Amino acid sequence: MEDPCGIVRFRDNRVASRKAEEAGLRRYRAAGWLEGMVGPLEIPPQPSEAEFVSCLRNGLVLCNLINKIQPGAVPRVINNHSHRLTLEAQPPPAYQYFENIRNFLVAVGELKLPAFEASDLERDTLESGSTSKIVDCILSLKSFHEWKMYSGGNGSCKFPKSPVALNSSGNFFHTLLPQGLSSADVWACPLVPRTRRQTTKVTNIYPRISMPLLIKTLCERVFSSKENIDQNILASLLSGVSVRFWSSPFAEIMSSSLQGHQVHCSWCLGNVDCNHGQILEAQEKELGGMKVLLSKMRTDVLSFHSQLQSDLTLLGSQVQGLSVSALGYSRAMKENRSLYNMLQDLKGSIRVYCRIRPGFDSEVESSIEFTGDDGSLRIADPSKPKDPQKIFQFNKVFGGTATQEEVYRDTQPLIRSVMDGYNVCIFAYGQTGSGKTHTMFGRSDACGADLGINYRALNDLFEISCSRSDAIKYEVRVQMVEIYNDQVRDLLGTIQIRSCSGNGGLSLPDAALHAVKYPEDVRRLMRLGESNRVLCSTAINQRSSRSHSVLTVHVHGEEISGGAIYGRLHLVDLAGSERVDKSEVTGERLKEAQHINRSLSCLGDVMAALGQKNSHVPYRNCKLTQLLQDSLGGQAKTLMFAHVSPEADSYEETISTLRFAQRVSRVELGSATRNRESNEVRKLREQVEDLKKAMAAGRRGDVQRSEATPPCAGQMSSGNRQAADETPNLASKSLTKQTPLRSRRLSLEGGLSHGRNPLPQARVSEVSSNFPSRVHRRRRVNAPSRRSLFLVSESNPKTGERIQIDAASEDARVLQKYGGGETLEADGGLSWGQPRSRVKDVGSRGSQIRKSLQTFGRLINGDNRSQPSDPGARASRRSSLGEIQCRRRPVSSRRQSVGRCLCHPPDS
Ligand SMILES: Nc1ncnc2c1ncn2[C@@H]1O[C@H](COP(=O)(O)OP(=O)(O)OP(=O)(O)O)[C@@H](O)[C@H]1O
Repeated sequence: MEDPCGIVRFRDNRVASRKAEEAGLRRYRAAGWLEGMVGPLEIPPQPSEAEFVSCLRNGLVLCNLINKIQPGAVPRVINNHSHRLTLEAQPPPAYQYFENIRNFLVAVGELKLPAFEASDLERDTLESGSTSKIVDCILSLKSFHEWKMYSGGNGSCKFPKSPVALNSSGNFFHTLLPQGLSSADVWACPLVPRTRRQTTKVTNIYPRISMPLLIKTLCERVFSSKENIDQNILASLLSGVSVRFWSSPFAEIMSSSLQGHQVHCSWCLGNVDCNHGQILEAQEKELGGMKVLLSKMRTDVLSFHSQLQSDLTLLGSQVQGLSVSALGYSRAMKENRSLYNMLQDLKGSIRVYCRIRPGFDSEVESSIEFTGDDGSLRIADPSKPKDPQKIFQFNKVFGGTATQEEVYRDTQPLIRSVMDGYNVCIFAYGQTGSGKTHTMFGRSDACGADLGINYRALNDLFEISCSRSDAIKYEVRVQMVEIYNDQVRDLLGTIQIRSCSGNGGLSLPDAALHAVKYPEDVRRLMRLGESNRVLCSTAINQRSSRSHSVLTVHVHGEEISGGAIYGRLHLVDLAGSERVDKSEVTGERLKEAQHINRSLSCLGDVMAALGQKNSHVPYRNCKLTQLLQDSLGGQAKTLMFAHVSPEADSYEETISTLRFAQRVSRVELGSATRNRESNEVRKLREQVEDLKKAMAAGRRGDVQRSEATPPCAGQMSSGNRQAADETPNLASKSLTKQTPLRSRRLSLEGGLSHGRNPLPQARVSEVSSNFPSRVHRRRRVNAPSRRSLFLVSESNPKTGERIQIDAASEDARVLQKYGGGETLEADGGLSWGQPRSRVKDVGSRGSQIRKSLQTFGRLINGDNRSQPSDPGARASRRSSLGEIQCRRRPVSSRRQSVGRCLCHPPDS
């Protein structure tokens, strides 16, 4: 809806502002001209009404002005005050300016120019628009001055006049007055009569001119005036004079006078030919249209707004739904990943992380196309753009921007499991210069953010040890060796070390094992190890490692509850594979490179055999694989870092590393076992020890009774040893022959009668789990709980039985009897193929035998699970088991000597 009141108000405001604007322009013009005539007035170039009046108030300026235009017009100018008055100055005494003003007005009157009233200059009566008469007066003086100057006072002078002045004062008509009429008459007779008396007076004053003529003359004068800046004077008159007046004959005269004169545009103040009126009209029309459009648009915007609101609400609910789904998805992904990891752990898969070294030269093209968060990696050979891209999938891929911290974060859980009793092996593999040492050790001057996995891992181990100190007391020991040219060297000791190959891999009994209590100890040792490592500069790497370094951390924890934990961490920084044509090595370096490449190829063979689940895994082909055997052979958690260089010219090496890594990721080692001995197992072990002691004590008594006790393995003479060596042959023969049971009782610690020739004593001598041949290993895998042991007659080591104990069912049976040609009685004791229940019937010593067999079975079972693979721990276990020490047969005799037993004194 349009607001008519608003439009009217707008129009009124516009007219008022136009008027104020016009009055202002006239005032500025008058002030400018005054300054030019009488000198500076110290008012701004565009003075306000108050400022303008203030400088005229004492009449001095005006008197000086009129005297300049018409010399002698005001004969006596009172000049007590400076005419430079400002608005702030005190007004001069009234009598002074009154006289000046009065004289000025008289002089103006004599010149027949429009005048004003003295009161117009008074401050108190100063109102907006009241200066227009003063301005008119000054501008008419200006016109008069110019007229005098340019025409020498001849002809008629045209004075500018403001509409207000025209409307309210009759002074302008002085120029029109017939001869004989004074200005006083004019003053007394306004043009527009307001009262009846005034009308009469006008008629009286203008007896000789008719009103129509007067008005016509007035119109002519007004329109022909070039001085009047407001040439729209009539339009102003039309808006200022009452309707009643214009309906009079005056209006007719006016309109007839206006014929032939164009009403000037009130917008551009005088452009006769302008089309502002039409433009205004058109614009108003347009404005009307726009208003309609605006209201339509407003409606549209409102409907759009409400539509938008509802859309936003809908979108919000959809986004919320999406975010819930996304949350669920990420949770599912997390679960999937953890399940996948669990599956990997159960399968014992080797985890493979790939790390890409940042490029050294940004201008060199990279072969890495894409690395995904899900462990995918896409590479391409930039020199062969047509070749298809190759995609690999690993557990994780770290791009060139990955920090040491990020890399360690994904490794940390594995490190932590060492403290829970797992064996862990982390090794870095890759081409020379691809960043293996950087990952494992960090920079050579590493500190803080640059520290590699080795330092961070040990720091973490100490932290965990501190946080669990209430429940477990940990002991951490560190060993660091390198394999240089297929020789093992101790990096923390000075002596040359000996390595012993065994079934479980390579043992290094001489390598220095340092107990560490604080991270600083570790740092010191590692720095020492690093400094002892063989490094050299090649064309590819300034500090190329020429050896495989193996840092081993042994963690032993004693639980408050009595249990024990053993964990071992191998941190291996392999030397990098290198193409000797690229590394440009010769002489000693070439030999090193050949050794490195050979050992890495052996590692590849081992991985291939493990991947294919071959029965034979070629660990023994080099020292590196021997050393890693117990990590790769099962029961350990293994992680490989495959390092690649991004440069296009390393593409071939990158491909080969990634293919190797892919093969490794498919290797399943079987689930890792925890090396924890519970309190119960400990107690059982102690029981066995007590039993052994009791047996030893009994044996000593027998020794005292009989000097004929045969020497055991440790004490055997060469003749006896020879005899003992023959035993396995007998044993193997009897195994194959399956000797039938004969009536014979086996005496254990003298408790059982041995038929006619009771055996004074029998004791446990060998655990067959040490059989090294493949056949037996397989058997062990299939039936891990079954162990056999030999009961050997103390008096004659060539006689005895081999009894199999099934630890799970606690079943015991005689597998084999050898020597002496006697068999056990079926009804009284252990007999061939009899279940363990029969053991109960072996008489007064039966329960003791049964107990010892049970204990032994459990022990063996537990012992197998937690058997430490390092030589030191194995030795301690051996000594604690005393008489059940396992003896290995010479390698040459292994195949034929399956099941042989050796006897030895219990306290050896
Ligand atoms: N992720 C990385 N960020 C920054 N620099 C790295 C990174 N990886 C490797 N480097 C730098 O690259 C260079 C070679 O790295 P490094 O010596 O670790 O390689 P390498 O695989 O151990 O080589 P080699 O097998 O010859 O010993 C070093 O100067 C190392 O600082």
